[in-house]
Amino acid sequence: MKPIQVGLLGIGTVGSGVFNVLARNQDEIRRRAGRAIQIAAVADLDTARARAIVGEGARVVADARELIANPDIDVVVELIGGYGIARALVLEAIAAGKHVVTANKALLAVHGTEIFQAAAERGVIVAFEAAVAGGIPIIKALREGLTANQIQWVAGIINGTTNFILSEMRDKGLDFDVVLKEAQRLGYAEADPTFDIEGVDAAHKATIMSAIAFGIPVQFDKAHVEGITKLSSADIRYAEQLGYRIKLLGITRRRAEGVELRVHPALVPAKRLLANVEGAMNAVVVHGDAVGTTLYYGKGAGSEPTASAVIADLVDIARLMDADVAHHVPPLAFQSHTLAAAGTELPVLPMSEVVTSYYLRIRVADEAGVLARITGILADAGISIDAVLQREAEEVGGEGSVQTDLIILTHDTREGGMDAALAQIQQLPTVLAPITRVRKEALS
Ligand SMILES: NC(=O)C1=CN([C@@H]2O[C@H](COP(=O)(O)OP(=O)(O)OC[C@H]3O[C@@H](n4cnc5c(N)ncnc54)[C@H](O)[C@@H]3O)[C@@H](O)[C@H]2O)C=CC1
Ligand SMILES: N[C@@H](CC=O)C(=O)O
Ligand code: NA
Repeated sequence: MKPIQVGLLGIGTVGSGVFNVLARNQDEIRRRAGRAIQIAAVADLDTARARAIVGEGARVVADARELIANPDIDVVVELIGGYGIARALVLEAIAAGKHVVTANKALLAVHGTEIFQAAAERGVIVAFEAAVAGGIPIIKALREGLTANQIQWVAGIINGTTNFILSEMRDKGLDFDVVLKEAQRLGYAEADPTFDIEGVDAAHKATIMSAIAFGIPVQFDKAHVEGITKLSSADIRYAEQLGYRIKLLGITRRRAEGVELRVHPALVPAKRLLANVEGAMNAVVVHGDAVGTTLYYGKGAGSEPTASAVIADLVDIARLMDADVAHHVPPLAFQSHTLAAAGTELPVLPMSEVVTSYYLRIRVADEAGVLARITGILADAGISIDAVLQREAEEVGGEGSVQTDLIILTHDTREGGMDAALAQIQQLPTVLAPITRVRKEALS
C-alpha cells in the first residue's frame, strides 16, 4: 500500500519526539499500520533548529500553509500549540481535506465543537490521543475500550508539571520556583507555565474527558479551575500528618442533575493508588457501571511519551483513511446525530452544587472561645465536622500575639453552603489570615 505522507507543523519537544520515534521504529510501525508513515515535510519558524533535527530526512519550510496546500500530504500533525495560529491551521487543513492529528488540548477544549463539526462535514478524522495524559492511551480507553459502560466518574492527575512540583516539595522540601524551573527544563511545562500551575492545562484535559465520558460538548468555559499556587508547604505537611497527600485532580462526575467538571488541589487518602503517583507521572481513574474502577498510569508529558500517542493516532488514520466515513470512530465517542435526536445532553453543574468534604486551615488568635465560634458557624450551616486538630501555638511579633493553625476536616457538604459559612468565619476578628480550603476526595 502507498505510504501515508505526513506534514508536521512544529518540531519542538513533541515534534522532535515524533520524528525520532517514527525513524527508529519505522519497520514495526509499518507492519502494524499496513503501510509506511513518512514525514514528507516539516514546517517550523525556526528552520535552522528544524533542519538540525531532521537532517536529510524531510523537507523543512518556515510556512505551515505551504504544507497544507501540498496535495501530496494526507495528514497534518499540529504540534505548535495555543489557540491562535493553531486554530486557523487546523481548520484550513480540514477544509483542504487533510486528516489532522493534534496534541493541542487548549485548542480542542475551547474550539473543539467548531473543529469536530468542520471535520465531520469534510469527512476527515481529527485525532488527539496526545492531548490528554500524553502517552497514556486514555482517549482510546474512554472512547472505545469502555464503550459498554455508563461512565460514572473520571478523576486524574493529568498535569505532570504540578504533580512534579507537589512531589518535590513534599519529598525534598524544595521551593516551588526551583521545582517549576526544573519542570520547564525537562520539557513538561507548557509554553506559558501559568497554564500548568493555575490548573488551566488540567482543566483543558478534564473538559475533553468529560465530553467523551458523558456525551456532552466540550465546555471549558463551564469548568471550575483552581491551581496549586495558594497551597503552602504547611498544608502539604498537615495533610501528610492526617494520612493524606495533596494532588491536583481533574474530576468529572455524572450526577442525576448534571455533570461536575472541576480541577483543584485535593486531599487523597495516602493508601489510594492515585496518592502514590509521584513526579511528572499521570494517572487517570475511570469508574464505569459495568467494569467498576479502572486505572491508567504512565507518562503524561515529555518528548517521546507524547510522541507515542501522536504516532498511535497516525497508525489509526493509516488503517481507516480508505474506509467509508461511517466507519470512522466518532471523535467524542457518541454519534453526533444520536445526541441531537435524543436531547440527552446533561448540563455542567455550577461549582456551588458540587458535594464534597473539606480540609480547612484557619489561622487564629489563640484565645478562649475561638474554636467554639467557628464550629458554631459550621453547625448552623449544617456542616458536620469529621475531625479538628489544633497545632501548637506560636508567639508572633514578640508583643504577646499568640497564633495557631486550626485544621478542620468536614463530612460531605454542598460547596455553596461551605462558601457562605467560610465568608462568615473569615469575618471573625480572631481569624487572622485568608482561610485555606482544600477539598477531600475519597475516590470511591
Ligand atoms: N511538551 C509536552 O510534554 C506536551 C505537549 N503537548 C502539546 O503539544 C503541543 C506542542 O508542545 P511542545 O512540543 O512542548 O511545544 P514547543 O514549544 O516545544 O514546540 C512548538 C514548536 O512550534 C514552532 N512554531 C511556533 N509557531 C509556529 C508557526 N506559526 N509555524 C510553524 N512552527 C511554529 C516552534 O518554533 C516550536 O519548534 C502543544 O499543544 C502542547 O500543549 C501535549 C502533551 C505533552
Ligand atoms: N504541561 C503539561 C504537558 C502535557 O500535557 C504537563 O505538565 O502535564
Ligand atoms: Na493520551
